[in-house]
Amino acid sequence: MMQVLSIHCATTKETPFSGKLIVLTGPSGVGKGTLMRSLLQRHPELYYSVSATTRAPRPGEVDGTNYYFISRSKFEQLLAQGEFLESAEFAGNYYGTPREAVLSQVQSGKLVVLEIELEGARQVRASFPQALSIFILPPSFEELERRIRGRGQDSEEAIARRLQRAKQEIAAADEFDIQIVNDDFETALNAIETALYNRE
Ligand SMILES: Nc1ncnc2c1ncn2[C@@H]1O[C@H](COP(=O)(O)OP(=O)(O)OP(=O)(O)O)[C@@H](O)[C@H]1O
Ligand SMILES: Nc1nc2c(ncn2[C@@H]2O[C@H](COP(=O)(O)O)[C@@H](O)[C@H]2O)c(=O)[nH]1
Repeated sequence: MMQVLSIHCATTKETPFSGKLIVLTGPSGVGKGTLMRSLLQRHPELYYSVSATTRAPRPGEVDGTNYYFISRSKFEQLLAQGEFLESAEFAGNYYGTPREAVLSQVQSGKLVVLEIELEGARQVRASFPQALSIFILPPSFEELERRIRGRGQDSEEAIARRLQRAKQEIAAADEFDIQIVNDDFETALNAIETALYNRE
């Protein structure tokens, strides 16, 4: 039995539809992407929204799979055309959720998951109050730093920006419906599953 309420969009901007939207947020490096990948393996019925970003691809990242990697001018053009459901600047780059893909998937009855940072998550909550929002917390700030460094994919400057931002993000955890600490990975993954599917 799903816990997530159907969305009957009441905002003036959006077309009315029914469906289910999940927002997974939390500081950079907390493990959202890793949790998301495991969740998708266990639940291929979920629709993962691929975001657009102006960030350069990391080694191994594939355009159209991890992100749509686009230029700043293209991003600004799409933003001006209203093509993003939400968007934010994060650590010097733009990120945005493609509107049409998400709305059509929700409309067709899919459970759609967005993995996004705080400002975008707030925008989605404002537009879709019935979305289920999950905030992933690290067991400690020191462990968060270890994970970002251990990933080995960000410059010192990018790490510093992300850690600075993480403090603001963690302070906002209570704004969201559910808080899950990603200490033991399996425990955190099971907690997300429980939130989505109300399993014992
Ligand atoms: N429970 C865990 N215990 C230890 N390490 C973990 C755990 N969960 C994730 N990690 C590791 O932490 C690092 C960061 O994880 P990940 O890239 O998924 O974070 P993220 O929140 O998606 O970051 P970003 O928002 O910047 O994309 C990875 O190396 C991942 O393997
Ligand atoms: N507001 C949005 N945030 C997004 C989106 N896609 C990803 N993100 C978040 O950005 C940071 C940095 O990601 P990284 O891949 O550069 O490490 C992280 O918190 C992501 O969750 C989006 O479409 N909108």
